[in-house]
Amino acid sequence: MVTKRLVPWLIAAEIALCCSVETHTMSSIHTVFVFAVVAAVSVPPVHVLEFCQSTDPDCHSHDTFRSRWNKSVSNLTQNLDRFSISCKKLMESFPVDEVDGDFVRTVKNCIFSKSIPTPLKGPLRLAAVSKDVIEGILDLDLALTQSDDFLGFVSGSQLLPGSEPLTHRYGGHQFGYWAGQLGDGRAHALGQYTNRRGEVWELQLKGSGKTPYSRSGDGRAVIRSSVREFLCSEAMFALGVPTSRAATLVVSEEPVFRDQFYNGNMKTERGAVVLRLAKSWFRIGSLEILAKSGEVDLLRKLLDFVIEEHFTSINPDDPDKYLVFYSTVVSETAHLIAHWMSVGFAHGVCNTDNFSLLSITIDYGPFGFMESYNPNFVPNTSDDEGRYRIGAQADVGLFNLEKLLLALSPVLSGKQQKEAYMILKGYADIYQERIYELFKAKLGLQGEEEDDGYIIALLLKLMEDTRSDFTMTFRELSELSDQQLQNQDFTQTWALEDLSSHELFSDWLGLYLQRLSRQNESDVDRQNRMKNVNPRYVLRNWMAESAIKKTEINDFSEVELLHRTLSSPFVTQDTAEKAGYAARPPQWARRLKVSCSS
Ligand SMILES: Nc1ncnc2c1ncn2[C@@H]1O[C@H](COP(=O)(O)OP(=O)(O)OP(=O)(O)O)[C@@H](O)[C@H]1O
Repeated sequence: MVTKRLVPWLIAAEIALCCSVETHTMSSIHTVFVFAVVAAVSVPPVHVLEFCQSTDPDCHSHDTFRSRWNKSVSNLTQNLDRFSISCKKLMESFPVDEVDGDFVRTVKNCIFSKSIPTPLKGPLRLAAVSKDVIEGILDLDLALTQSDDFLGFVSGSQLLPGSEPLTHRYGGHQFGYWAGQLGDGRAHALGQYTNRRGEVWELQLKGSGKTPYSRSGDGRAVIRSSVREFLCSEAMFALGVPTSRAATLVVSEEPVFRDQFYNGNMKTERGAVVLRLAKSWFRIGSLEILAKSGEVDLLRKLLDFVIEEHFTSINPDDPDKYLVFYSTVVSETAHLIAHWMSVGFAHGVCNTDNFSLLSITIDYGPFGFMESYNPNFVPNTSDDEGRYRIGAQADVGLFNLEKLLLALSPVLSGKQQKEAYMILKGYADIYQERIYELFKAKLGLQGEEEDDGYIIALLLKLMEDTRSDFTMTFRELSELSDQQLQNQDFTQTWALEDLSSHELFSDWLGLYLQRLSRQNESDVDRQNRMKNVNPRYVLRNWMAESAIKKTEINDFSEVELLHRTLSSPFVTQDTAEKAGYAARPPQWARRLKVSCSS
């Protein structure tokens, strides 16, 4: 039997390794070695949601449902001429830098600069499309994506009538230091779209050419990073993690040079462009640059806009509205990072310019899903010091929120600043509470028992010692019945096979099974609940790499398979099994490296 004397040791070890807390304000995060998934049930097509609410009596009739379904599908826009997006609201709300040309410059007193995408060299190919985004968010008929007009639109070579693209000026703290003006150096906002549900989405191209913010960059994105951004945005959505979305991926023949070598020679890569969407692309860095430059009126204007458009429960006349806004961002950011941890997602570059004010995941660069459980997992080979290692993400969130507080300071009174600081101090508790909930759900633990934290902590300790796979350990625990677990027959479950090699495994299993036996539910119910929060498939680097290799020779089949698989990550799929997506990663996967270069 595992002695409880181990508890302080385990907790201390996990504090040190997984969630080491570097600052005073975080000293209360301790049992946080918790990783888990939000109960993201894969979302059915929007038409079903809209037309078959459970309260709708008509939907009990098959014919009525079918006719409504057909009508809803035919309501999708079939002609791009009727698809209307516009940057008008953004342009009317803020001063816009109208200086002609994309020469690199320091911009002052503006939130946006006008800039036109530079078409990529053709032939252009539509490598991937998210049906969910095209139909469910943009109300477009999927058939439309086959047209040349559509390809022109999503690649940036053809602007829709009236479209006046914008690029956003922002700054940011990168790897702990203020980096000054950054901005959209390779992204263009094409416009906002209000869909039939009344949601406003901002469409942005990434990789669409130079802008006033390109600094020394070429304004391009390579196939490699674009495939990863497309796949991961959609995969995170399906996992239930707040994220920007990706509509399309277009690949070109335009040569793009990065620091990538193949057989000792510099490899020429090809440019690609992703059409991505978010309700807003404003970041912590959007406010920071205004505060740093003393542009307080504009800071207030941007804050008021963000609050009015995206934080609608905040009363715009409330004298404490900025404080309430800050409090919301603090708790939503804590929740977001807890979500990341629960699926083993390491963002890779948690700079303040990559932290959204809406607390959604943005900028899919050198991210990684942790395979062997390791709190020191660093997905980005350019991050020598492991600043953004997975176990430090909660700390980094705190650092970034501290920078947000500093950016808000010019519009807060002295009393409000003190209150904001108290709110920031509460971040650790919010994070801890959320992550504890998520990990309890991952283990199927209902109610509250004294040992729950210990059961989670000990499991993670065993996983760390045996380097067992994070995703599959939880998934396999979900898929086996109590009896199968009891028998410890792990020949078909490779992660549990690894885990069970630990000398304390049987003790842990005993505790866990006893805990489950006190729950008043069937084994099947427990398994189903767990399967809904523990994905069978995540975007492992080797899977992305394999799809990238094929995409580079214009074979898009694997991107399509991965996209389909990851759209239902909680459901076992034959094709995915055949592709080995839930199997032990291949040997060559160990050599894979992902850097900032993209
Ligand atoms: N190839 C490039 N050309 C021009 N600017 C670039 C290029 N790559 C990155 N940048 C700029 O460098 C900064 C940091 O890059 P980072 O990789 O974090 O952002 P990104 O991936 O380009 O954009 P986003 O955060 O919008 O996804 C940003 O201002 C970005 O626009």
